[in-house]
Amino acid sequence: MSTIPGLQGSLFDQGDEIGLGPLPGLRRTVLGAGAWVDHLPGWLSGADLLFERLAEDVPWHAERRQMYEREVDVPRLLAFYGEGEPLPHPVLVEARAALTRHYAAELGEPFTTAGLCLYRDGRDSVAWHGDRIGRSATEDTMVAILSVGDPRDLVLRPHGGGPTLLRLPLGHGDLVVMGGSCQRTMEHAIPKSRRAVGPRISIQYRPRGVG
Ligand SMILES: O=C(O)CCC(=O)C(=O)O
Ligand SMILES: [Fe+2]
Repeated sequence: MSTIPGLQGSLFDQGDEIGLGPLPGLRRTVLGAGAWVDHLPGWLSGADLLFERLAEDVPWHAERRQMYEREVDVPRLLAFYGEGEPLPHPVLVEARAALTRHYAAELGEPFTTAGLCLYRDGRDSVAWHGDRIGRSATEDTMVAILSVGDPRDLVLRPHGGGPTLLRLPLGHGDLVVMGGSCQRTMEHAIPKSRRAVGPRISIQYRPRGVG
């Protein structure tokens, strides 16, 4: 079982072999305005084991940001791997290659960078935003997210506010891909949770120049 305090092994993921399943099981939800989300629960097996490896091996750092007059901690830990930088586990290289292959025709370019986030507990979160740095501010693109650890909800709503259009619990090897105009016309967030939740790591793959 897990050596990370707080991480509960999933009933569905007792395997200790880290590996990827086939991608054709992805299901697409069209949100409107050219935005869509693909979802494949349990793409990665051995997800609990990968969580432990990444929790220990990745050089996690806290970030600070300016909020009005104060500097505050960003409520999650981060690590970023730019194009060409070695990733912290071979299955992350495999996942990037599989995603690049699967979306080649639709995306027209490879996934290159990997941003990693560690949500230590339900108090860690990310507020409503679009990944709008660089080309994603003006062009359709994709952001693919592989999740390990305890599930946390990813929520999506129209840019600028409005009803929640989609809520997906993501953890234990689940894959989600936000595509089309999603980063411009929609916003996403990982809300804080008042339930007792263990830690989650998300791995976000993006093409070059998309932030
Ligand atoms: O943790 C997640 O799945 C989402 C993270 C995210 O939206 C971001 O880092 O831009
Ligand atoms: Fe994001």
